[in-house]
Amino acid sequence: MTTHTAPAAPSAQPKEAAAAVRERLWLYDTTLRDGQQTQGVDFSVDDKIRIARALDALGIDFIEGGWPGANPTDSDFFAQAPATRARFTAFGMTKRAGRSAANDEVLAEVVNAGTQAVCLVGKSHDFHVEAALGITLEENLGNIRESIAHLAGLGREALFDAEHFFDGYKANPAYALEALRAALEGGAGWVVLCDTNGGTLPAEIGEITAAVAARLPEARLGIHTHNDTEQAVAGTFAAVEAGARQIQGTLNGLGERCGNANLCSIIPSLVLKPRYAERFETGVAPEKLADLRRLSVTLDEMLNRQPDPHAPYVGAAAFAHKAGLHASAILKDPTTYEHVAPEAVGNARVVPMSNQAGRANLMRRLEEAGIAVERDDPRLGTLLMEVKTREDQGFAYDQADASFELLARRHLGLMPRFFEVDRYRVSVERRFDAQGRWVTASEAVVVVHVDGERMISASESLDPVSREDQGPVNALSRALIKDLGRYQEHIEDMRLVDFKVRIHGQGTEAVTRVLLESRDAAGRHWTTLGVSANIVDASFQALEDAVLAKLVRAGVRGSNG
Ligand SMILES: CC(=O)SCCNC(=O)CCNC(=O)[C@H](O)C(C)(C)COP(=O)(O)OP(=O)(O)OC[C@H]1O[C@@H](n2cnc3c(N)ncnc32)[C@H](O)[C@@H]1OP(=O)(O)O
Ligand SMILES: CC(=O)C(=O)O
Repeated sequence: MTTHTAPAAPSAQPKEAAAAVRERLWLYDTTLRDGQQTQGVDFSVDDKIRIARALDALGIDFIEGGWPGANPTDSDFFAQAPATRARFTAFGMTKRAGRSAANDEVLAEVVNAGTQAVCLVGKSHDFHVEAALGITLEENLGNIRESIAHLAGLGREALFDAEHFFDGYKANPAYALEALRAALEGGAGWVVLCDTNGGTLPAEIGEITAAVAARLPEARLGIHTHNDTEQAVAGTFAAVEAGARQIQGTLNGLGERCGNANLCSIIPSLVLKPRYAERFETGVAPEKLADLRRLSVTLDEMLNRQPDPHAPYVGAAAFAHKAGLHASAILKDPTTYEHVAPEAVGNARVVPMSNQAGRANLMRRLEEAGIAVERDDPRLGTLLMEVKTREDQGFAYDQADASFELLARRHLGLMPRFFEVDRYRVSVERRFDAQGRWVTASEAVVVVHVDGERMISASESLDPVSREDQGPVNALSRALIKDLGRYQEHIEDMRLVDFKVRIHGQGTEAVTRVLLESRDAAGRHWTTLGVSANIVDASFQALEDAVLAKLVRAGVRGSNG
């Protein structure tokens, strides 16, 4: 079996050759500033500290921490900023007209954060100078020049974010270039071309960046794109091809409106793709890249957001091989359907079971579940057929690893006998409680047989502490796991952590598919599913599978040995 081509890592090349050919590309993270401008995102100071440390460990060159003075969180964060190897950067705007840079109170707060680097946003589109600032074009150039000179005079590394640069260049190229010149005259170390509204296409970004690089050969150019045409990453690479040497972006593409260029997509391409790895060196060492998926997921968890499974490189499905043809080839040689090795970014290959699967997927999934079957076992064919038939009825085994394992065990006669459900009942009631509040509450009764003994458990849906209604599925779940006799000790620590409902099919043919995610105290998680025309029944199937999977995976022996 061949393996993925190794990236052109610094250690993989003779030192002299690498130094001679590779140019430095600088990575500038603005998750803590532009990322904070995402609707629904609100970092605490502690969140910011954790993210800054993680970015530093990854090898990011500049960490933009926020706008000191703009809100208490950002001010507190800069006051408690962690020590970083990366250049810690405060963000602000150029001074207002009619006062000196030293007397501008907004700029003073930014400067007083005491960071080594400061990035100021300023206008480079003539329309914005007149419409948004209401000052003359000359006044704006003076504000840029003086603000940057003020920073440089204080010994800070000054960066200039040229807001609306691409739109400005299209409308009035001479003025857009004048804005950059003003920043360079003030002493800017970097001028960053911003596609603030995110509407510039990658080819235009490439052409305009090349034109700027030709007109201002002395300038160190950066690129800052937004994702409003879903091309922020492509625009970033177009700028790099044309001469930009600093990339601004965010983790998971957080950012104003549709987000910024996603560093979780950009960094792996820079490190793993020979086109970039051979030409450029970044601060991210290839071995550090293996932390990327964890960083991406941790950020989502911190923000209570569902990770995007289809995110390139770091998504849970980025290396999922569902189709039978793909899975069959992948098992022979992973490079047949993978552009890079999943481990390079800390991800893992998944070969799910579904109606697109063939024997190769099936073998792989059985292996993962610890079920040994000979490749020519005739039961594999019938199991595959059963999966496909059930998927046609609405089951989705590629999303429910544990239910697939139980189905396979039942089919192969490998399922321990733990308990049998005799019946269950749920009732939902709307009533006044003892305090005279109008509440909804459900009650559930589950009857099971364990080792020949009939056990009846009842539960209600009101949370025992808050007395809030948690719904009929919760009542059912509590009743099912309340007393399973000798199995009880093995299921005490399981919790339902996610519950998803989908309608499969249309009209009278429609059925409800329920997906349940469970976790236990050891941090194991597993997904089960149920399908029925009745949502409660579909939920009960998924609940029963969740308990059975927990017992199977804990290696508990059933009554059949
Ligand atoms: C493209 C970007 O994403 S840049 C980053 C944008 N980020 C943010 O705006 C988040 C943080 N911002 C804030 O907390 C506030 O806007 C503050 C504290 C900076 C300013 O608050 P306020 O003084 O109340 O002003 P307000 O937000 O209403 O309006 C912005 C002001 O800045 C002025 N301004 C905007 N850009 C610039 C600039 N580059 N240079 C100088 N002044 C500017 C505007 O003209 C406006 O002034 P006006 O009210 O006199 O017309
Ligand atoms: C500076 C910035 O965030 C922008 O222009 O989009």
